[in-house]
Amino acid sequence: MEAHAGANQRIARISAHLNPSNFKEGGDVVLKREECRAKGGAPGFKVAILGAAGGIGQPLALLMKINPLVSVLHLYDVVNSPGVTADVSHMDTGAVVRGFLGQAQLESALTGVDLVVIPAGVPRKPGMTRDDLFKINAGIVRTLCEGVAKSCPSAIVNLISNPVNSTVPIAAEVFKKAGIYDPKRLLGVTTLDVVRANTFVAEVLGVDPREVDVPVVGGHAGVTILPLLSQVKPPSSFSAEETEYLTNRIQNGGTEVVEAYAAAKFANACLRGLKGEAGVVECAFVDSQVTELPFFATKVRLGRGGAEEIHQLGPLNEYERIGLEKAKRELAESIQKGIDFIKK
Ligand SMILES: NC(=O)C1=CN([C@@H]2O[C@H](COP(=O)(O)OP(=O)(O)OC[C@H]3O[C@@H](n4cnc5c(N)ncnc54)[C@H](O)[C@@H]3O)[C@@H](O)[C@H]2O)C=CC1
Ligand SMILES: O=C([O-])CC(=O)C(=O)O
Repeated sequence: MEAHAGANQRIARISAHLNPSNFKEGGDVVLKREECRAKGGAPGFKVAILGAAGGIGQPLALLMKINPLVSVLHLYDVVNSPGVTADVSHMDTGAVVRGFLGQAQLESALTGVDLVVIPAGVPRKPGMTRDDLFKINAGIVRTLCEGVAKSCPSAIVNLISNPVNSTVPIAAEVFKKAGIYDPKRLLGVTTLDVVRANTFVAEVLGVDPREVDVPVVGGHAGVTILPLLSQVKPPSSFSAEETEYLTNRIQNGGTEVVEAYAAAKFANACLRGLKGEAGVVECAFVDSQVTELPFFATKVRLGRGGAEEIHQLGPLNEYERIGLEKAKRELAESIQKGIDFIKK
């Protein structure tokens, strides 16, 4: 009898967790027993994805569910998160998945979280620039970051929502206002530029992209995306035509295709840093003193505190120096726009 009662309770608890109607009540449906440990027993990090039902959010949720460093995965969105949660939760990997729907559940979605990944907001339609998304996404990012400041102020934040060049400064201002700003813990995700650069350069060189490392600096929009082809590993030289082709293709890759793989790769690097692994280096758009601008993307070393060391630019060739000046002009405006959005 007792064994039956226990089993019934367990079933009731799991059904409650997955029943979409429970998402609407504003209450957190939490499996307490699984609070700290994954079902597989491995201790790991608690990760939240905000915007988890979207084009980036869904595959990202899947990729984080198979990441062995994740023990609890919170999926938050303003629509459709119950279905996405049910779907992802059936995967036979260690992380426990919980879904959260709507503003009333934002606080529960964020409480105790180590890493918050934010792909929430509207994406570009053909013909739009990333800056065209500012009007809608600025407000979304502000609200979500206010939630982070309240519920998990010491979490690492990976900001994906565009325009990254402005949404990172927005997040920084929200965190400053709340008195919790730690520049090391706020990272704009530019990994996709590096992933594309590695792939396109490998195509030109005729090598495996996994052997290629292209630093991409500046920001994450058009001319602010500056691949440093002079610093490619393995050391390679490119003709003027190849340089022009590669730079343009990397800068405009977002009009071809967008992918969650890069977001998952960067989130994984942050978790490896949090765990204390040495030598984790990725490009990211961060609070920076590498140039006169307050934010800039370069390689950063990720550690327990977030972006623990920001790499310098290294030697640039003439083509890259001209590109850098162009990038800085546009970047300065986008950063200021983000700051003004909160300050004015
Ligand atoms: N940094 C990068 O490398 C990349 C950035 N992006 C950006 O990521 C964002 C999302 O792109 P997609 O997933 O393709 O768009 P999508 O429209 O497919 O998904 C966005 C999701 O955000 C949700 N959302 C909207 N308002 C929200 C709020 N207040 N709170 C929580 N969730 C909310 C929507 O319900 C939707 O599920 C866009 O701004 C896009 O430009 C996309 C790809 C790469
Ligand atoms: O280009 C876009 O709209 C999405 C994005 O940031 C990218 O794919 O790099």
